[in-house]
Amino acid sequence: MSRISTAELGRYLLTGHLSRRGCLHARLPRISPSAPFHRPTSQRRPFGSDAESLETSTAVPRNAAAAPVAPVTPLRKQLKDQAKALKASGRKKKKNADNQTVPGWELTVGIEIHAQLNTARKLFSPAAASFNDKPNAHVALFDVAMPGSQPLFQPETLIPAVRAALALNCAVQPVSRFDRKHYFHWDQPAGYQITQYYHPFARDGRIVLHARDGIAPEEDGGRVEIGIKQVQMEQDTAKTTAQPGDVHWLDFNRVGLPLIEIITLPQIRHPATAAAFVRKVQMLLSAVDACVSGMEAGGLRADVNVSVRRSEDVATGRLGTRTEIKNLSSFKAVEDAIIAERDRQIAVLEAGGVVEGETRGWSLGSTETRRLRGKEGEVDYRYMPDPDLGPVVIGEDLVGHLAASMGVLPDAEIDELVGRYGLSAKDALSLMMLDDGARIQYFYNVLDALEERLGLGNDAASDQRHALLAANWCLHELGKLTELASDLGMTPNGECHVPSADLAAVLSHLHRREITAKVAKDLLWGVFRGDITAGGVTQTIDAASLWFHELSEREYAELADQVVEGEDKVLGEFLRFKQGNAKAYPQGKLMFLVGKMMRVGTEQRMDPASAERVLRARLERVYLPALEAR
Ligand SMILES: Nc1ncnc2c1ncn2[C@@H]1O[C@H](COP(=O)(O)OP(=O)(O)OP(=O)(O)O)[C@@H](O)[C@H]1O
Ligand SMILES: [Mg+2]
Ligand SMILES: [Mg+2]
Repeated sequence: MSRISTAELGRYLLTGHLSRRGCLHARLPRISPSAPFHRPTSQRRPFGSDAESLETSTAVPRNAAAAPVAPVTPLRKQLKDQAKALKASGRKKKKNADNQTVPGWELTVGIEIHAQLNTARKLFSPAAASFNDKPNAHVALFDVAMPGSQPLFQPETLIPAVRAALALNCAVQPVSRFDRKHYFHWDQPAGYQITQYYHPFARDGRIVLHARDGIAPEEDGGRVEIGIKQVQMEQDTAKTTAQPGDVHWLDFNRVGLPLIEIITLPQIRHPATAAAFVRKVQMLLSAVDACVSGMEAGGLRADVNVSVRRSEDVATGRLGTRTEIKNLSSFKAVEDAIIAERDRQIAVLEAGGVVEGETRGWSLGSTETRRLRGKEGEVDYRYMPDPDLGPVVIGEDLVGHLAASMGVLPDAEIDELVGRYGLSAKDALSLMMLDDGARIQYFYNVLDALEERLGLGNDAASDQRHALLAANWCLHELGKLTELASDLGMTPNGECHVPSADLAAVLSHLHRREITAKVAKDLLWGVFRGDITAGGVTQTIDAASLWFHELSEREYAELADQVVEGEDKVLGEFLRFKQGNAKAYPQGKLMFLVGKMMRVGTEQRMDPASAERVLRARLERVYLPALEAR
């Protein structure tokens, strides 16, 4: 426990006030930037420039300071490695898409999602909510349950909370209250968590999921509605990092951060729909800027409650006993853990056993859930109203203002991307999900810069080709970079190692057919690797003579004539199709001839699409009639 000066404590006890509202500033060993304490930069403004720091010492075990810090493997890499290991082991898992139901049984799932609110301060202290500072730098007296310290509700935390509730179609409650939920763990200094349970600030919401959101299509049809029982505000716990030798490092920067817990009704019937639900909640929270980051960066965690019952028991309306799998940190983990737990419960019941109410765990890559402890109930938690906190009163004016100033919600955005720019719903969704929502912002930045370069006005929507081009590159070509180099360095406002202006420069030349796609890809790599300085795309094309001087139609035709010579057998296949003797157009043979043209001609002056067009026309008009006439 941190030491606090007796003068400070004495002042508090005598006057009832903390003269220094600043934070405890603990001296800890220097942590390398790759240490797990460091979280991604958030958009938050720094708080507390005026806050004075209280110097204290923190008892950190000596061996902890000396212990090497385990390198952190990004979640995406962990998932990839896990898939590779499974492939290498030769074990084939049943595809999730084919494993949504079990004949004779019905699955029920209810989900609790914990999301970190996007605020500058903690829920009950003015300490900064910050993720990228050194550990234990933002800890107020109350956060570590210093005797005599009291909660000071920070009203600004209501802004993202109410926005979230509105995005989830909830009724915001004019009066809500805080309760204490007791349990002992080292990451919670007070021995209880302040939460809302009996009187949450929002109730009775719902989310509509469509087929495009990835619900189990055969079972749930095109649309399913999931009810939200309530949304409550509560405190986060301290962050524990395990070190070798049974040592744990604690970072109290996270303790007391405001969370919302979103609790659904037990209305989800399929594993894929559960994952789609969590994905949609993440998108909604990000769209209204309520949440710090998504699952990948640890800003959102899901607990799934799973039960099964026999199909013949459905009519009784009674649900099976639930077990709860805590702390899932990817959409895939949500789906996989539900499938594993459903199958475990069915096996128990089929063997004549009973399902026990339990809290279970799930680790990445596993195929079964494991028991952690018996499920706590309301009695175990000894819920009681927090006597130090008055009711929270939320005025209609605040709700009205936040409702009126909410941004575009995901469904409307997908419709816009599909309708206005011609993206497929799948690509639109991928763009919106990647990089915790920053990739779509990057796309808009690229599109703005591209339209400016191409001189397109507001009617740019009438021609969608440039937007589709930008979307494809922001999704697929940028995606290829991440396969080879792990990090794009994407910031929340949509900038990365490939500045949007530079990608727009590459794409404007490609759109105008001034460079080939191959040159464009090389340029993208050049910018990414830093070989091309910012703003230097066009000069590089000049300097390296990369401009595209395309062959004329006549030159393409001459090349085509050259490559079909001696290819009568191939031409015969086209003739068979023309005469109705083959079902499918021999596209493979066409591409074979195009490939030959590309090899024979000067690659820098050729566009495969033009080569294909001219070749196809000459087949119709020249080669096939000649073959027929023979
Ligand atoms: N029989 C059931 N089968 C599946 N899900 C259920 C069942 N009964 C309740 N649930 C779901 O379990 C969740 C219960 O969450 P809630 O936060 O109310 O309680 P808790 O899990 O005891 O609390 P906590 O985990 O926060 O300590 C809800 O999402 C609810 O829909
Ligand atoms: Mg709960
Ligand atoms: Mg729970």
